[in-house]
Amino acid sequence: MDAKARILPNGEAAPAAVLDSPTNPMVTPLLTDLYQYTMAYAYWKAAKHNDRAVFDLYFRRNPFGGEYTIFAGLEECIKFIANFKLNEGEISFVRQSLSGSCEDGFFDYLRELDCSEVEAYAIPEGSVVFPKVPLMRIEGPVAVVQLLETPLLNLVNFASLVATNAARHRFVAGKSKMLLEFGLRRAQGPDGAITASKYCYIGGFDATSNVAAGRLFGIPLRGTHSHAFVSSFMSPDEIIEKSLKSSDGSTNCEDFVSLVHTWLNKIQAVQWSKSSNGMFGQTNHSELAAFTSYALAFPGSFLALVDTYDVMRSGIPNFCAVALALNDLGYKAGGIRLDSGDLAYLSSEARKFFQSIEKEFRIPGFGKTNITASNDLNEETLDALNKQGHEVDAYGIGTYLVTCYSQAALGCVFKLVEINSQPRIKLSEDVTKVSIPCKKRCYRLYGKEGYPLVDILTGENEPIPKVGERILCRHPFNESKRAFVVPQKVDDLLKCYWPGTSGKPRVELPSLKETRERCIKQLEQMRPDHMRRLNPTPYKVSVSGKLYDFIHFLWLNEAPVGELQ
Ligand SMILES: Nc1ncnc2c1ncn2[C@@H]1O[C@H](COP(=O)(O)OP(=O)(O)OP(=O)(O)O)[C@@H](O)[C@H]1O
Ligand SMILES: O=P(O)(O)OC[C@H]1O[C@H](OP(=O)(O)OP(=O)(O)O)[C@H](O)[C@@H]1O
Ligand SMILES: O=C(O)c1cccnc1
Ligand SMILES: [Mg+2]
Repeated sequence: MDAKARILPNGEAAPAAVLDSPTNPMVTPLLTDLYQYTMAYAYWKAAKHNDRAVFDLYFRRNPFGGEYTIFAGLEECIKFIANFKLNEGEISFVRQSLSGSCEDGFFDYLRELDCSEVEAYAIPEGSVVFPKVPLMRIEGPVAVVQLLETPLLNLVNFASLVATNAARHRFVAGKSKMLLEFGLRRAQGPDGAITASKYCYIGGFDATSNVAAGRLFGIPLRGTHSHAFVSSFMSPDEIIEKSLKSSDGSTNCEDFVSLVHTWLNKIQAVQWSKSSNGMFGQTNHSELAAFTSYALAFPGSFLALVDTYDVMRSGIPNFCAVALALNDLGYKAGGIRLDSGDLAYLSSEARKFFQSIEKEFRIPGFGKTNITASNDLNEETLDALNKQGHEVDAYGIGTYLVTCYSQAALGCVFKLVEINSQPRIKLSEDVTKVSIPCKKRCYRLYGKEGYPLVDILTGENEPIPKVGERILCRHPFNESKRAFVVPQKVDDLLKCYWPGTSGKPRVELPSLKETRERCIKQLEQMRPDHMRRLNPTPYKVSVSGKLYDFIHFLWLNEAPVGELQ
């Protein structure tokens, strides 16, 4: 998307930012919680606003009962950071929204504020990630980093949740199936829909029906037609323009409607002679008119929704009549869509029908005609279809996918882990909610078989784990859980995407396609028992011995000692 020119406090357009703005123009410095601005003022009033803070963005539990998550939303976060600047209107709204006693100097400070002193480190977007490991580490003046908390969480939470949901659907569907995202009409508003389209693609979907997402992100667009199109036709007489040129342009069929009828008669004659139950009688002629019209409009990609009247008695023979007529003119039909009924049974019956047509009329490949299924599909229905056996080639999935029906939110948090080089910890009665202090480094260690074995967090200045060298990996909170690992490969997970004034090189944002490829490749590399749907094995996330000792030292230091009476 083109960068939207932002207006600076002096009324001038901001200089061309290094990166485009976030996709959604609502993503501005005001897209944050009020308390971020009240804290920013209080930091400023206490002359603490430039204290150097380090925050970790992470989640505590994998979604959907699984043991993995896909990290997504990073590109939008970095674009937000790169373009972070309040304009005069935004400053005056913040002024109105804070109590009247705020000093003018604070608003002068806001006027100058940007992310030039912020550093952002992150795991590459599209990576497989695990609880407690920082997906992003944001360093910088505490007041500005605090203002970033809510928008960064907003940009990562749903993006990662829906990318994970898409990856899970892909896992059940299998590699060879085409997955189409059809969720726009049922998504949570325009941003929910566009966001879902983008991140379902990263999570392994092949295409979307969402035209705006196709334009914004270059995601392949696919679609069929609806029941309304089929039922809008009353009779073949409605078709005025009946001629169709052959695919190579060499001949012209003057009456394609008659050609379709001829084929329907042939199909009916053959099927009638074979069927003992009289199943292949008359098909619905208004449906045939709809299919014929659609084929005249799109002869090269004719698709038919076959369940408006009766799939086996009408939709399939009508489709075949049109497809065979198209075949005469050198066109290959795109396939059918089933949108109701028993999808396992109907897809298998449709396949048999296509195969019998291939045999009967000697049309090579007709038996392989594409079958798309839709209608309230989700992980469970895909799994059920696999168990029953089916002949579906492509799935169109909407509601359950884009609304993340089985889990509403991922629950990423943004916690202070260090200020002015002093490590900080957040305690909780619930040990899973205790934060891991310190500016950390994060590594993924791979085992002999090439699978990732464990992620390990260490202090910033600890030596980097080395290939072939034994390292102790400890559970951060459970003393007895520990293991030695001799890594065969070590990945340093956090990369510098926004260097601030550090002088470090900035890692370029990859294209959407590259991010999708990373996601697919990383999922394939996982050990299968972490990926299975039922009782998957948890992936281990650990800390170094040194970090373990420090966490527990700080914990004891910060936790008040109670008195029993
Ligand atoms: N073979 C199958 N095994 C398991 N679930 C299936 C199978 N076939 C279809 N389903 C699912 O069963 C549900 C059927 O939906 P529903 O009860 O609304 O009927 P329908 O087929 O849509 O009927 P209608 O013609 O009224 O629209 C959908 O969620 C669909 O994905
Ligand atoms: O079922 P989903 O996974 O959400 O996928 C998208 C659905 O949207 C369309 O239905 P439509 O809006 O025409 O409504 P209906 O099929 O429920 O009648 C389409 O035919 C799919 O059934
Ligand atoms: O193109 C389709 O078939 C489609 C698109 C959106 C929703 N349902 C179906
Ligand atoms: Mg439906």
